Amino acid sequence: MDLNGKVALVTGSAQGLGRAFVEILLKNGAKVSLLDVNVPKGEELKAVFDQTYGPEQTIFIPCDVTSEVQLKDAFHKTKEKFGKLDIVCNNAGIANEQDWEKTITVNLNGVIRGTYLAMEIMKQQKEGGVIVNTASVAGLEPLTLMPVYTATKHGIIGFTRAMATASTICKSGVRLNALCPAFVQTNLLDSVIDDDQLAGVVKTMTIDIMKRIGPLNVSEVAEAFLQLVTDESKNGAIMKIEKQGGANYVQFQFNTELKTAPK
Ligand SMILES: NC(=O)C1=CN([C@@H]2O[C@H](COP(=O)(O)OP(=O)(O)OC[C@H]3O[C@@H](n4cnc5c(N)ncnc54)[C@H](O)[C@@H]3O)[C@@H](O)[C@H]2O)C=CC1
Ligand SMILES: CCCCC/C=C\C=C\C(=O)C/C=C\C/C=C\CCCC(=O)O
Repeated sequence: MDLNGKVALVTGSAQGLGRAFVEILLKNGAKVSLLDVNVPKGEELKAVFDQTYGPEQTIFIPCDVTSEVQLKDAFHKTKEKFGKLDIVCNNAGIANEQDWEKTITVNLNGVIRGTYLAMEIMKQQKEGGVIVNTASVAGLEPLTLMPVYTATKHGIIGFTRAMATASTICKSGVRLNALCPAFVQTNLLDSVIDDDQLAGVVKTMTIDIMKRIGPLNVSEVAEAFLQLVTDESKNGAIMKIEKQGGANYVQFQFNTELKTAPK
């Protein structure tokens, strides 16, 4: 898929991975709608991108993904502004085991609602679209320190795979994938390390693992994200990104048999 002239929307895009995804899309010629709950950071970033790419290439929309009204409104504003919607990355996420219900609402409900809104718009377009949901290696194996975060990321992978299969069967023209990075150097990672409420042997062991593996840079994950967006042959694929092994598609032991449309 050539990204020149394509229209993308990225949630949680004011910093970290979301910001890196926006930048790689802009570099490849796409127009991007930036959604984030952090309004000062989002506006600041929009101003930075205006300098490099021009003010018409981006729009910043203040949006909390846990609000049905705000998310719906942001999707429709994006379509209104740019005329279509080709790429959606449901990326906003938090790691807060104390406020675990909020973690579920942001990480899982936000991704599910964003996927449904994207599907609704994209399936009406002749050229379809692509949805990339940000999961984590914690969606493939437990991150013992953060069981609720782990649950949300497992949920994203199951949801994305089921939706991808349904999309093939219904010939909606929409591809769905999930991205599973290991530890990445962002504020989210630092906030967990600095969280005094999380302490003890499990945290110490997790920090040791992280130091041994070494955290990824956001640019390494953005390159993998770009591969997933542009490769039109991989509907339903789940991509794992590790510091040592790079980006690889996950092979699942059990594959659903419902893959193709009935004859
Ligand atoms: N940093 C890491 O080690 C890894 C992160 N991830 C995932 O990557 C995604 C991005 O995380 P990072 O860039 O690391 O974190 P980050 O904290 O640097 O950035 C997250 C962004 O999401 C925004 N956000 C938070 N709640 C929101 C809400 N309710 N509505 C809209 N925006 C909201 C924040 O304001 C922030 O701009 C998350 O889904 C995270 O779970 C996945 C694997 C590893
Ligand atoms: C306290 C140091 C680590 C803090 C981690 C914070 C955020 C991590 C977010 C992720 O999405 C991490 C992704 C992958 C790690 C997954 C599994 C590693 C296995 C560790 C274990 O055995 O518990």
